[in-house]
Parts: sequence; C-alpha cells; structure tokens
Amino acid sequence: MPLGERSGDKSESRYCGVETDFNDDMPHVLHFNLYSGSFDFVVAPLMDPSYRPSLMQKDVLGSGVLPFAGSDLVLSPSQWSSHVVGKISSWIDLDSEDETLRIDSETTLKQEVAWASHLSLQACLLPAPKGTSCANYARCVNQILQGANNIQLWLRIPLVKPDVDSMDEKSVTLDDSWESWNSFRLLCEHHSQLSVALDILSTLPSTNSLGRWFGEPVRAAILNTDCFLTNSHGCPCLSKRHQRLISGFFNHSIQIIISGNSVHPKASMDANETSDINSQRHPLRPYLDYVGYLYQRMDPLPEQERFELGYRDFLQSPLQPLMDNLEAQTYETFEKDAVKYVQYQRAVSKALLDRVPDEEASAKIIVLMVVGAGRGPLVRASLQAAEETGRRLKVYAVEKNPNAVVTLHALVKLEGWEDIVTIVSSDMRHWNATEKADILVSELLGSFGDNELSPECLDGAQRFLKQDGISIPSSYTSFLQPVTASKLYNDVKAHKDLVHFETAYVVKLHNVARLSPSQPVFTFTHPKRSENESNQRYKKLSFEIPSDTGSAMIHGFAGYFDATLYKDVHLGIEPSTATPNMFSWFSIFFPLRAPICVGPGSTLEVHFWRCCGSTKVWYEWGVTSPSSSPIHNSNGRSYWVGL
Ligand SMILES: C[S@@+](CC[C@H](N)C(=O)[O-])C[C@H]1O[C@@H](n2cnc3c(N)ncnc32)[C@H](O)[C@@H]1O
Repeated sequence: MPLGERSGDKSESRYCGVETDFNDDMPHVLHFNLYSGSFDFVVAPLMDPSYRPSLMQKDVLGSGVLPFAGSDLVLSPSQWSSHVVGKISSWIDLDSEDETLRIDSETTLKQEVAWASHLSLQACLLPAPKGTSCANYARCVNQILQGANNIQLWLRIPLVKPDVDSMDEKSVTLDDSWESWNSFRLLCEHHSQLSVALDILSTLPSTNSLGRWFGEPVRAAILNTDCFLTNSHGCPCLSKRHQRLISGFFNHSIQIIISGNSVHPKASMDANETSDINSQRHPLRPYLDYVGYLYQRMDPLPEQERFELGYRDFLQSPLQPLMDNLEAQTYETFEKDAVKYVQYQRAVSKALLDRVPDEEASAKIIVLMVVGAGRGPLVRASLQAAEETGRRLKVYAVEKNPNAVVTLHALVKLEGWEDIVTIVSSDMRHWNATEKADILVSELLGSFGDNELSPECLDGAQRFLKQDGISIPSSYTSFLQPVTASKLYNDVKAHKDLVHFETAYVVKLHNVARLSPSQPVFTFTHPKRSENESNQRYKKLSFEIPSDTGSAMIHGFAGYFDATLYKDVHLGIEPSTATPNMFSWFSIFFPLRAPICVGPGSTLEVHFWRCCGSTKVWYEWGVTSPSSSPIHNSNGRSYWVGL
C-alpha cells in the first residue's frame, strides 16, 4: 500500500520496501510482508545463504537444481516483477584473497542475477564491496551489465564519511564510502543500469557530503531500525537531520526500505492491539507507519512544480528564436508566465516616471519600441505601465516572425490600439526607423542570458535609440556552477557521439548536486558605450569544493542568468536570487566529455569563451584543474547559435 498520495506526484518514493531473511516459502514471505505488513515490496534473498558452489557440487549441481527459494511458479510474473527485489547473497566477496571464496562468489553472483532476470525482477541489491579494492567485483558486475536485460543492479553503499577534522588525509580518502561507489561505477563506465542503495546509519555525515548523493543514481535508501529514536510514547521516530534526509529522498524518487529487527517492542505490541487481524505481528509495522507519516506530512507540490514534473532532468535543445521562427505553442507557453510581464511592467513604469516629470505627463509623448514583440505581451505590459503612471506612449512593435505579426495585427485591432501602436514586420537589425526611441523594450534572453543572441540583436537596434534612451533590460549576466549530474551525463552519452557532449541543453535540473555556489560569467550592458565593443568574451572561473563535501564527480556545469530590467527591477533564474514563481526559463547544462573527479577542498578551474563569427555565435569550454579536459566545441563544430 503506497505511503500516501501527493497530488500530482507519482514518483517511486511512494512505495516502501522491507528487507527480509531467506525463506524458501516465497508466497509466505510476500503474504506476511505485503498483506500483513502493508509494505509494497520485499528485498529478499533468492538463494539459500548456506549454498557454496564448491561445496555443493555433487549434491546440488549433480541433481541440476540450485537452492533457490521456490520455482518461478510459486509467484505470478507480476508478483515477481512488482513486489520482489532480489537480494544477492551477502557472503560473496569477489575480491577475496581466498581463491575458492572468490570463485564461489563469482559463480553465485552470476547464477543469482541470471535467476532474477529469468523472473523479470526489476532490480537486484548487490552487497556492499568488502575492503578497499573492488576491481574483480566490478569486473563481474560489468560483464553481467553488458548482457543484462532491463534489470537494475543496486549497489549497497553504507552512508559514511568520516569527519575531515578528525582524520588524516589518507584515511579520509579510504573511508569515504562515496569513493568506493565512485571507483566501482568508473570501472563499470557509468553504466546506466548500475545504481546505488544507500545504507542509512544512526549518525549522518555533513550536509555538504550528503548533498553529493542527490546527483548520483540513488534508487533506494535502506533504513535500519537502529537509526530510529524513541518518542515519548515509546514509538520509533527519527532525528531532525534524518527526517530532512528522508524528505530529500522522497523528493528525488528514492525508495525507502526498512531493515533490521524491531527495537521498539512496545510500539509493535500497541500496534497489534489496535490493528486488524491481518496486520498482526509484523514487527516492523511501526517503522513503516512512521515513514508513511513523514511522507504524508510533506507539503503538496506547488502547481508550477507539478507542471514541471515531466521536464525534470530531460535534455532539450535551446531555442534559436533568431534563426528559426517560434511556433504558436511556444508563444503560448511564454505568455502564461504572468510574473515575467509583471516585472517588465514595473520596469517600464519606473522608466516612464524617471523620463517624464509629473508636470509634463499630459503633454509629452514617449516613443517606446518593443523589439522582438512576439504576439504582443510586452506591448500590453508597456501600455499598462503607461496607464498606471499616467504617461503617454507611442509604441512601435518590431517583430521578424511573420506568423507572430499576423497575431499582433489581430491583437491591435481587437484592443483598439491602432492610434498608439505601429507594427513593424522586420528584423530589428535591418529596420530603418523613421524616428528614435526613448525606451527600447526587449526580451531576447536565453537560459544563459546572451545565448539567444540578445547582444547581437540589440546592437542592431541601438541605432534607433536616442542618445540618452533607456534599454529594458539594461544588463544581463550569465552564471555557472559545477554539478554532479549522472543522469544527464548518461543521457548525453547514450547518443554515442561527440556532438552531444559539446552541446548546451535546456533542462529542468532535479537529480543534480550543486557543488559550489554559482559565479558570474559574461555581462552585457545596453545601450553599449561604444559601437566597437566586442561581444566576444572569455572568463576563467575557480570553484572551491568545500572540504566537508568529500570528493565529488563533476559531470558538467549548470548555467543561469540574471537580468537587470531597470534600476532595482530584475528578473532571473540564478538560484540564490531567482524571481519567484517564474517558469519561462529552465537552467542550461554544459556537459563534460569525461567527468572530472575533484578532491575535498580542491579548486576546480574552468574556462568559458563566447566566440562570434560572421554567421554564428558559439561557446567553447574546458577545465584545467585538477586535471585538463579537451576544449569543448572548438570553432563551434558541434553547437552554435545562428545569426
Ligand atoms: C523570446 S521571444 C519573446 C516574445 C515576446 N516579447 C514575449 O515576451 O512573449 C523573442 C521574440 O523576438 C523575436 N526576434 C528575435 N530576434 C529578432 C530580431 N532580430 N528582430 C525582430 N524580432 C526578433 C522572435 O521572433 C520572438 O518573437
């Protein structure tokens, strides 16, 4: 029974599992845990734990029967696939010095995963690597993954990282369990069917080090009953830090699995007294109830996030509104974002009040040009600003998309704006205006600010802005920060070509770890002081990875923008200053061809270039520390924006 319903959110984290011991009566295991216990699935050993291939050669293999729990017929196919995760024998040690144990382990691992695949289980839980070396374990898992059907392999990793201050550097590196995960997944080349099941312990590492895991492919969190505290009623509860962590898991579709023995016998007994006959005697039910309580107590997803759920971590090509003509449904999406237009209206109002003193309000007419007017929402916002401030306007709406111009004409007619608004069907870079503008209003911004070529377009429009004229926006700045984003990395890698690794993507970032605060990259100011000022840019950035984060993997860079529309009116998506409830822009993501591992407290040095040619603008990027990457997108060979 799912933990609860959160409106709009159908993520996997609604389902809670329980880790069980081996029992060769699988129907009983399922009945007891699902129907009496109300868990959604079991993580159950498939094979008798006393089995060792080398010992049982004669008895078992001689008869051709491995000691699996029941035959495939004891459960229906849908029961196997929906309610059972196979727990691979925990005794296996594929990197043991003991050759017999090592070979037994390899054989058993392969037999068990093969059986799990035969049953169409969704996933198998692999035991945590024992010791510091996991090369042979990873080699065997990698072999399995090469021939695997859809089965997911969850590598069990204890959530431990020692406190940096109390350890010397060597032991920090050895004992941080992220390191063993990282080593394992590098050996398996970031295989998309290899993910993590985190074992949660009673003490938790620092918040920064926990944050790393939200960019990794964590599918499950195993909560041992030892983690639980006892509340005043004798029932299990979790510390505030554990509660926050579990909420983070819920928000990232990570499933909870309860494990261990009941250490709250009183709570189990109380539950028995009040529950019906079927739910009697499941000793872990109070823990499930508590996890359900945490789930149900979460705030419902805001409407905007519900709308954006389907876009999470989904790579999209950025728009090219200059080279291409936008479609009606794209304009429709823009126009739904009331917050954006409210900010523009505020900016225009302030500019009008500054430009026209009260005593001239009825006589003076301000020439305002909306360049890139689309279907007219900025024309409307400007006219509303005029009405609100009691100022008079003459408006030019300049738009190069002939299809949008059709709608603009219809709008002007419908609203009766014919005397105030002149529509110009032209590219702003080529239009010969008959008079100059007091105010130039535009919204040509991409997720990275200048990436939809606002600078180049406004260079062309500046010709018809008065010497003392105002540009709204007056400036915009791009921002970058390094991220762990294993899902995005794998999605880019799946294309198996260079082009996709050298392309920037628009993406609603969710399964990412932001490893250091974002930093400003390129700024453009309008109007330009000098016409000769180039739009090429170069910036070197140095990001410090906090020492308590531990090591982390950088899969690329998240990019944002912030625009100053006029004076203190801004609009943007940089996380620390983002305009609330605005949904017109997702972030941008610049991938790295090969992920780069950074150590705790180390500096990541990255270089970004904005390059301009006669027909296109493009970015190049590369890392120089702690190690060098190739320069990405040299000469714009893979990704560029057409002029
Ligand atoms: C991001 S849309 C914004 C549309 C509208 N202002 C809004 O807020 O919904 C940018 C618009 O600018 C237009 N545009 C881009 N470059 C242009 C240019 N050089 N000259 C004229 N229009 C341009 C595009 O066709 C598109 O309609």
